[in-house]
Amino acid sequence: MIEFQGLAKHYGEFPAVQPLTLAVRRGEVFGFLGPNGAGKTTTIRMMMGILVPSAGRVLVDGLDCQADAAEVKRHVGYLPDNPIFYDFLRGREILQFVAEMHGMARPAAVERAAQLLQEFGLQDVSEEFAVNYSMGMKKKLGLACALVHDPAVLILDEPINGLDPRAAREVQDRLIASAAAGKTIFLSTHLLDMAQRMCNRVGIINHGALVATGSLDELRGASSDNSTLEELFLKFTNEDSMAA
Ligand SMILES: Nc1ncnc2c1ncn2[C@@H]1O[C@H](COP(=O)(O)OP(=O)(O)OP(=O)(O)O)[C@@H](O)[C@H]1O
Repeated sequence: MIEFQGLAKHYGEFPAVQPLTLAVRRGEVFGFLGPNGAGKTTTIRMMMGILVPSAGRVLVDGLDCQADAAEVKRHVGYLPDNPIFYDFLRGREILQFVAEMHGMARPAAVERAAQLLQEFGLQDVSEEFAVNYSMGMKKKLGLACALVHDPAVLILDEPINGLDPRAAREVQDRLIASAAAGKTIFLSTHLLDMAQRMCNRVGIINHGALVATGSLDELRGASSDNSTLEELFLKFTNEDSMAA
């Protein structure tokens, strides 16, 4: 469960995220959508305690993402928009390192790393330096790192971007299955087909403000049309983007 309570961020006078109030339920895949520069990454960085909010707060499982940042990390798996790895560690070593950072003993960490390498199809490159991985491989390794400690909540910044179609579908299926098993997933993306397929609800943010929230049917509103998420996104972000 994630609760945003008037969460806001200003860079100087610039309102990057305007007071955001929203609840994401357990077992839900929630898509956080918005044009470039809308405030998605800023919001996610506040959720991870990387940025200090200008106002409000965000809670994960009742824990304040600022005040209880260390404890929050036990509950959360995080995939940054551009995962960066130590250039002197191999893929397998990175996973083991992250597992041990989460308190696993060495044998359990070795086993968990092997399991995730297999699951993400990275066994053949497990002994390569991760810094040399392709973008898609880095994304898969980053996802594996996010999942290492089997967290209750996943916060994923562009989890599918850069993956080939088969890998993209496999990751989507895995995330859908995780949510069905009770995990809460909050993801940002520009891939609206993917969001339409896998998200129970979405929130659309534009110029830092949440302009729409709901399921696809709720966003379609009273009109009984069959608008796609892409069409709704363009509608909800139209005026402002024209003015920008
Ligand atoms: N450190 C910073 N200082 C000043 N402005 C910033 C800073 N970081 C982000 N911004 C601005 O805040 C706004 C929101 O940026 P953010 O990265 O959150 O957008 P985003 O929705 O993740 O965009 P994208 O889809 O392009 O990744 C943008 O206008 C950006 O230029």
